Amino acid sequence: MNLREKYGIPSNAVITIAGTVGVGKSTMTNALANALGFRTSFEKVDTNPYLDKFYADFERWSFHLQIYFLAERFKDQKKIFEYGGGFVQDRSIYEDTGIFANMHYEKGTMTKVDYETYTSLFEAMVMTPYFPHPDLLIYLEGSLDDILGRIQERGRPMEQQTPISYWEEMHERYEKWINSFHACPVLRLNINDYDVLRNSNSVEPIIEKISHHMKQSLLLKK
Ligand SMILES: Nc1ncnc2c1ncn2[C@@H]1O[C@H](COP(=O)(O)OP(=O)(O)O)[C@@H](O)[C@H]1O
Ligand SMILES: Nc1ncnc2c1ncn2[C@H]1C[C@H](O)[C@@H](COP(=O)(O)O)O1
Repeated sequence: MNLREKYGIPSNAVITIAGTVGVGKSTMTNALANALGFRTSFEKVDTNPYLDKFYADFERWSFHLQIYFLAERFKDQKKIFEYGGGFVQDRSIYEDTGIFANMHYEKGTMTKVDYETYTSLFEAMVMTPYFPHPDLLIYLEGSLDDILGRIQERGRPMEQQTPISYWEEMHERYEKWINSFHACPVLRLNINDYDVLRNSNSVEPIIEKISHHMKQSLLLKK
């Protein structure tokens, strides 16, 4: 019996991993998908045609990048739907608007008209009864220092050249955002409480929590 069966997690479940840049979403996505026998859906950073340009000039490229991400995530969503679930997804579609677009608009690096065009497109596509929300959003949280250390360790030049104040602002916004997020059930995990990179035994307790959380959410729905 595999861990998914042991903990009664439905084979068609969709779990999305949220959290700030560098917190460990991709690592967690791989670990959970392996343990559950699920497919993965990753953000493609290397093939993103706007990301480098965006980090070099936020004002010029923020709208283009948001539209690109929205299209990519929507295609991923369609793929998940077509497979009938059984996925772990690296970053939720909700963070694009709730964190990134909103932050760039409020900091003045996305114009009001671009922000309004983007959010109306997002709402028409995502915030409708036709859009399947994930069964669970796992929110990864940790201290700013630990996260900055991970960004350094990973070593993407565009992120390393970005001022620390950008990551600090994002870290604060994430905390506020998750406290008012209600689009689907949330499980919060602190990065100091597990180490799926070096200790494979730390995956099972997370799966136990996922199972418990999903069962509770189903009971609340009834
Ligand atoms: N549990 C962990 N302990 C230590 N380092 C980790 C852990 N999880 C991830 N990392 C490291 O942190 C960096 C960012 O992780 P990643 O999964 O790419 O984050 P994200 O997808 O959230 O941007 C990588 O270098 C990764 O190896
Ligand atoms: N919606 C977004 N707007 C701006 N930048 C974004 C968005 N989504 C992801 N990003 C950036 C942040 C990172 O540099 C890379 C990948 O994110 P990660 O959290 O490392 O998976 O893309």
